[in-house]
Amino acid sequence: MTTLNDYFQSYLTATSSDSSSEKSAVIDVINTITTVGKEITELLRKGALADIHGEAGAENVQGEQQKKLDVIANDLLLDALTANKHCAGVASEELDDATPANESGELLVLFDPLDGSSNIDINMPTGTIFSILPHNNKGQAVTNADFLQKGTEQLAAGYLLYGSSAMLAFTFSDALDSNNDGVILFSLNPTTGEFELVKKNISIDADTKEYAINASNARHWLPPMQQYINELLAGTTGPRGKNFNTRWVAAMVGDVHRILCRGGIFIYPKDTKDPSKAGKLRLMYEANPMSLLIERAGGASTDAINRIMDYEPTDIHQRVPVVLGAKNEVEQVQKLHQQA
Ligand SMILES: O=P(O)(O)OC[C@H]1O[C@](O)(COP(=O)(O)O)[C@@H](O)[C@@H]1O
Ligand SMILES: [Mg+2]
Ligand SMILES: [Mg+2]
Repeated sequence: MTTLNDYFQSYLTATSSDSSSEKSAVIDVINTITTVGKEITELLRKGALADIHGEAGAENVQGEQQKKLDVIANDLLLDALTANKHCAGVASEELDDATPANESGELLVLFDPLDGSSNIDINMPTGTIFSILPHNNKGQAVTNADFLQKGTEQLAAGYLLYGSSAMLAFTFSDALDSNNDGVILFSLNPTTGEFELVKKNISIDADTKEYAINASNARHWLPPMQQYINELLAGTTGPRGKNFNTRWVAAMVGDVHRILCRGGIFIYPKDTKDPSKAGKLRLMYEANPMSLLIERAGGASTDAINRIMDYEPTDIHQRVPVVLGAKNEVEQVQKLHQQA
């Protein structure tokens, strides 16, 4: 049995001295996030018996009604991370602007404190998604502009999944992954309170028969996306020549976790419902961190045409269409969009 602490110790031992301080800073930040993840797990276990269900009575910067647990999870992460000496500042899906932390900190942390908010009150899977970037203006108080870095600049990213068990998945950037472990999965042992290693080097098959999309929006999708899904629905009678199955957790963290476990494609496409929104999901708190995990596991992540991690962000709350998972399916979506 390898605990998260054991794993981090061996990771640091395998690390050359030139990058060891950056690596130990990243590890320290992940440890802070996982400590908060355990607190959120406890709250969710109490469920209706804790005061975590229902609306908080406020709207966030995204124009969405906040749930009580959105606010609680956000505050827990904010408090813990701003107290971490390596953290120069945080940006959260729930907060209008970046929050400065420690001026000597070398890292920026971005998070979706509670992903899948509509699942909270019905005891279904939720999660916390995080992304860690370098603070390139070290010594200066952070501004929103410091966070506007491409997904390819991420030093590490991951999520906590609060499902029937609590799990942690993360990956370092290629440059920081001295053990070549790729995407790593841990499970929280409820008896010891420790995360224990389940799997390293998670790999996503290039092909799949399983897709995730909220089909209630079908009439608003662009024609190539409608064509793609219609071809999947036609099964053995259509051009794809095989039957596909649908799964939709309504929490991206759950859908991405399923893809890491058994493959598939996840889509939250561009639609014409609200022309002011390019997509539903947030580039900095959802799309970029999940893209790093998916690509490091051998999958692909695009907006239907372009790679997500190549986006030059213009706003910390920017939204993007997302098509990620099994490489050959993502390519098929790209092909249909390029032909249109
Ligand atoms: O309710 P819909 O439209 O199916 O959207 C579900 C999607 O919205 C999200 O819940 C957005 O996340 P938040 O709960 O953090 O706002 C994704 O996790 C999920 O994939
Ligand atoms: Mg979310
Ligand atoms: Mg959220």
